Amino acid sequence: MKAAVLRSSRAALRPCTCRHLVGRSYSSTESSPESKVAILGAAGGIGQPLALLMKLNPLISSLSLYDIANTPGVAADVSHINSRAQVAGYAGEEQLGEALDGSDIVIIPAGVPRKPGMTRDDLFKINAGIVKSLCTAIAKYCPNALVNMISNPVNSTVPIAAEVFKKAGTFDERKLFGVTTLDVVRAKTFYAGKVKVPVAEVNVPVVGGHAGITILPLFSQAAPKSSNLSDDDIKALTKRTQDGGTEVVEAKAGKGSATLSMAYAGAVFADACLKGLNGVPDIVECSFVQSSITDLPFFASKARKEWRGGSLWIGSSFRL
Ligand SMILES: NC(=O)C1=CN([C@@H]2O[C@H](COP(=O)(O)OP(=O)(O)OC[C@H]3O[C@@H](n4cnc5c(N)ncnc54)[C@H](O)[C@@H]3O)[C@@H](O)[C@H]2O)C=CC1
Ligand SMILES: O=C([O-])CC(=O)C(=O)O
Repeated sequence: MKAAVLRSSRAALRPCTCRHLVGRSYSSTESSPESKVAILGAAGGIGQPLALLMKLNPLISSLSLYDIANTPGVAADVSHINSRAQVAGYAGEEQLGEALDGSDIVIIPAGVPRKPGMTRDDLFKINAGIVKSLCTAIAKYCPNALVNMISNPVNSTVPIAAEVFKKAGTFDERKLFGVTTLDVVRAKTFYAGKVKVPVAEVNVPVVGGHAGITILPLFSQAAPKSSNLSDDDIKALTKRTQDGGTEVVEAKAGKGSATLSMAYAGAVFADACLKGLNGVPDIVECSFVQSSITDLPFFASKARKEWRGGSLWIGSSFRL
């Protein structure tokens, strides 16, 4: 397939030599380091609003939008926004290498979404193959990138990505994340509504996985604490969080699953990764990572992101 590559017309920022903070290059015209973020599946329901939110992130200097089709239009549109990131659109497999080259973070919302009556596992057949081929290209073109996996079923696509990277000899457990931030976003929203506290002050860890009962919000650890939540209230909040994805799938009635809230959650998680890469201390977000906390090889828990001697270090501060 032949497709156009679109770049915003802004002249490329030239990095200067100030590498004092965390060993990353800085642009002479911007105060933040240079960071390239690639979105694979950028023309989709999640990909488009995620591209918009990433374009607004001042930590990003280069935003690479890849999909099998329609990315030139999305890139042209987003590139007109007067924010820092330079935007390039890539469409078709022959442009995947260029889209990925030099990426610091790759976000993957590529694949099919659910329809009413389906479980996330029903997406496995199609999405496993998509994720496998995209991760094979990541191993080749940007083996050091952090990978933020959104494509479902996250409980399976993350282990698939790990196997692809192991086979390629590039696997680093500290750099592969299943994005479970939407579960946290939902838990915070539902808890704030029930307890009647400002949602901006709320924090709720969500551990386990990203499907049905594997999504385990720890309302016992929610902040600010509430003394008047009954066991039944906690059960109802837990169930609503676990069923949040299905609630949206049913409301959309065949037109897909969560896209806008997922784009927001994906942007929050990517921002945490960028801050971790830039040496900001105490960045903690729950995510589905290779883990030794339980007998399961992968488990979502609080993961700390900080720059330590050239790579991101994930320390688990999980407690029950
Ligand atoms: N982790 C989470 O919390 C959530 C995950 N999801 C998952 O995200 C995925 C995407 O959802 P939507 O954006 O709503 O779907 P969508 O169908 O609107 O968009 C998917 C995009 O992926 C593209 N695509 C397909 N094969 C590709 C390939 N080989 N390379 C690059 N791009 C490719 C399609 O062209 C399309 O533009 C689904 O698997 C969905 O289940 C959705 C919501 C929340
Ligand atoms: O439910 C789905 O299929 C999409 C998803 O993962 C979510 O919204 O949490």
